[in-house]
This record gives sequence, structure tokens and C-alpha cells, in this order.
Amino acid sequence: MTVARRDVRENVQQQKKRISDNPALQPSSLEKLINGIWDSLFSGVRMDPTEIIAQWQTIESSRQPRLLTDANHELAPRSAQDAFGRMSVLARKISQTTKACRSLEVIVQAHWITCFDDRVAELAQTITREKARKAAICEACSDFNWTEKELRNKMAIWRGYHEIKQAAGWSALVFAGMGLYRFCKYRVSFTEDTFQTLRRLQHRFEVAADTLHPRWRTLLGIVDAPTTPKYTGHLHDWVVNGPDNEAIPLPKTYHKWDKNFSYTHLPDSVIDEEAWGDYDPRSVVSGNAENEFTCQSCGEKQSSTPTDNACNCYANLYGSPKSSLAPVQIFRTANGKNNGLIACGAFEKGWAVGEFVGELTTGIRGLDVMIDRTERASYQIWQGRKGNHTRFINHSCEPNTHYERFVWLGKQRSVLVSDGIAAGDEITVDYGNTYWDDLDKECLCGRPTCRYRRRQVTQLVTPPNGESE
Ligand SMILES: C[S@@+](CC[C@H](N)C(=O)[O-])C[C@H]1O[C@@H](n2cnc3c(N)ncnc32)[C@H](O)[C@@H]1O
Repeated sequence: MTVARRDVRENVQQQKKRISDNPALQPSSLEKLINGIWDSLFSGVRMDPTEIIAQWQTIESSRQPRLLTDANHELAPRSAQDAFGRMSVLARKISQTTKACRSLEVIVQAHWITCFDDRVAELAQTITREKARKAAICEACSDFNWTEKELRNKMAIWRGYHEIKQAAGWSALVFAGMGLYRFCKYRVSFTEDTFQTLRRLQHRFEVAADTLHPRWRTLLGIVDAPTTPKYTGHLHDWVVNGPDNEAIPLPKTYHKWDKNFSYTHLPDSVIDEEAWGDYDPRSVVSGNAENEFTCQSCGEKQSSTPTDNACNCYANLYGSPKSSLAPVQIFRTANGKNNGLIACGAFEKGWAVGEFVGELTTGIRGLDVMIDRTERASYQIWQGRKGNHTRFINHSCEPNTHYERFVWLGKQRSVLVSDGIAAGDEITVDYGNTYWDDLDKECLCGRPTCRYRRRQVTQLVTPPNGESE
């Protein structure tokens, strides 16, 4: 059964109420900080300082609100809808600008602490450390024109920024948003455990920041820190949680089986023309219904134009402006399953984790494929060399997702739906008996109710995804 967006909303509201009723379930301030970082990394609004600065300069040099009068909008707004649209663009751009300015502020303030510590160390060569600190504070008070008390209050917070940057890297500071100030002001979570957690997350944040916001590092130029991205390409070209928590290029994690492994990231499935010509085997309606698709689950009109679409089923996948990737990363499993998929943020029960996207083909034998059928055709979806993040989901006998069939614009889809996934959990699905019955492998899901462990297997080390060695 498909869960409509209304049901999902009610679910979320009930869940929120349960959480606010029960203080034991309140997220800790560290969880809030980390969730805030992931939210802004995956928000779909790209942090692009170069563009923001150029827009700002345009406003400054023309002394008029150009964001409201670009080439397509020379005239006054024609309607409330027009004015509303322009104001939404302005509000988005201004909040992005404010966010970039706030990020610059915290970068400079965190770096100021490094310079302060260096100055104290320099002075401490000739006087005691205590006196050196006092002298550096006096110098700063005169530069800032603040009292010592004012400076010390600010410094306590800036030192918090500095410590977070040391543990989790610059990207954590830049994408932390407003939660950062509260986190550093109250310091309740400044423990060794917190910093260990942040150190583990550093490369995960950087992979997401560099691949989803390739120009964010431009901001670091203000303190002369390196501005070249460390991780390039697609978010899922990187496998996180490698040795020393570094990220590993995806192909490297398959070299053991295939030296030439490559993976093409697809937003939507592609048809293997040798198998199907130009026929889409997922079609469930005849002819070209042209904007006349009605959702079989909620009965509302479907359209790929967001303003014409009234179907809210799996709204994060279909019919709304698709700007962000699902908040997931490919990670190195610790128990021999090679890679897996980890949730960066929580997925409420009923939310879509993704569509099973790959090559629509037929006739593949001996490899992992999903077999799907309509009334007219039986087809395979193969993800071995191209597809999306669902390719990296491992089996569990107690999974936290399941598949649902859904028809979008007359084409059948397999949507992976959450049964409730907490941030940081591995995302898993039950591959089903048919998969395991045909297979010479032992299940490594590790769940107490595992159905396929301790089987009589002849070959324990088989390549992931049924590839030939
Ligand atoms: C769709 S892929 C999942 C991603 C895969 N782990 C990888 O690194 O590419 C399916 C393959 O992952 C491995 N796998 C997934 N779940 C497993 C489990 N519970 N126990 C053992 N191997 C598993 C098997 O090799 C299987 O053929």
C-alpha cells in the first residue's frame, strides 16, 4: 500500500508529539548540532559564495534591488502570484547571503583563537604564561574596543567554534547554522565523547560538502586556509568510514573483484535499447496520455510540472522540485559485507528512501537483478554498473525498509519505503527467500532472528552484487 503525504505528515506530527511529551526522547544538543549540519548539507540549496558575492555586488553597484528586477522581470509584478514568486526568490537569496556571511564570521572567529594562542605562545617566551595571556587579552581589547569582560564572553564562544573545527573540520562550522552558537554558549556537550564523535564525522561532512557544494571552500580563503576541494565528483563516488575514517574512492572498494569497476549515477532508470528498443517495459497505460495521469493510490492528478501536480505520494521523489539527494552515504561495513548505505538524517516511517533505479533490461542470468512485471511485460532492473544509492543497500532479516510498487506518470516504479530509520543507522531491506535460496552465501546481517546464517556454504567470499570475479 502506498502511504500518501497526508498520512506521512500525520505520522510525523504524532511522532513529534510523542517526543515532546517524553523528555527522555529529546535529542541531545550534540544530536541537534549534527542533524543541523546534515540538514543544511542536504537541503538542496547550494552554498555558492561566488554567486552570492556577485549578486551582492550587483545590488551595491546599481543601488537598486536587482534581485526583483532581473531581465525577465523589468516591469512591476503583474499579479500577487508574480510578486510572491519574486519575493520567494529574494528571500531565498538573502537567507543564503546571510548564511554565507554568518559562515564567514564563524570561520574568522575560530581562526582568531588560533592567532590568539600563537600570540600567547610568542609572549610566553619571555614572561609567564599567565602574564602572556593577560597581555594578549589587553592587546585584543584595545583592537576591538571592548572591555575585558566583553572579550572573555565572546572568546568562550569562539573557543567553542575553534574546538569544533579542530575535531570536525571547517565544513562542520560552515554548515552548522544557528545551532552552533547555542551549542558553544552552553557547552553542556563539550565532552571527550562528543569530540570523538565529531572526529569520526569529519570526512563524512567533507565528502558531502565538497560534492554537494563544490564551491563552499572559497569561504576559507578569508583565513588563508586551502580552498581546493578534497573530494570531487558525485556524493556516491566516495565510500565513507574507511581506515582512519577517511573516505575511499568507490571503484577502489571493488578492485578485489574487478580492477576496472566503474559506476554511473543515474537520477532515473534507463532502457537497455538492445532489449526493449524504445519501449518502456514499465508502461501500464496505453498511448500517450499527455498530462492526464491520475495517481492510482491517491486519485489526484500527477504532473512533472510541480505547480500542476496534485499527487503528494512520495513527494520527495516525484512531482516537486527535485533539488536534493536523499541524506545517505555509502559506507564501509565492519563485518565483511563490503559497502552499505548509512542514513545521515532520520527517515520517518512511510518516507521514501529512493526509487530502485538502474538499467531496464531482460535476460540477465547469474547476477543480482530486481525482477518486476506489469500486465504486459516482465523486466529486470540491473544496478551492477549504473543506478542510484539503492544499489548499495544490504540485506537484513530485520530490515528497516520495504519495497512498494507505485505508478508515476503511467510507469511502474519500485520505491524503497522507510519503516522508521534513525540518523546513523545502516539502511537495510529483506532480499527475500528467492534471493537466498539460490545463493551460495551466508547471511551476515547479525540479527537474532537471522534466517540464513550458518548455512552449508562452499564459498564464503563471494563478490558483492553477484558480479563474476
Ligand atoms: C545490492 S549489493 C549490496 C551492496 C554490497 N554490499 C556492495 O558492497 O556492493 C548485494 C550484495 O551485498 C552483499 N550482501 C548484502 N547483504 C548481505 C548480508 N546480509 N550478508 C552477506 N552479504 C550481504 C552480497 O554480496 C550481495 O550480493
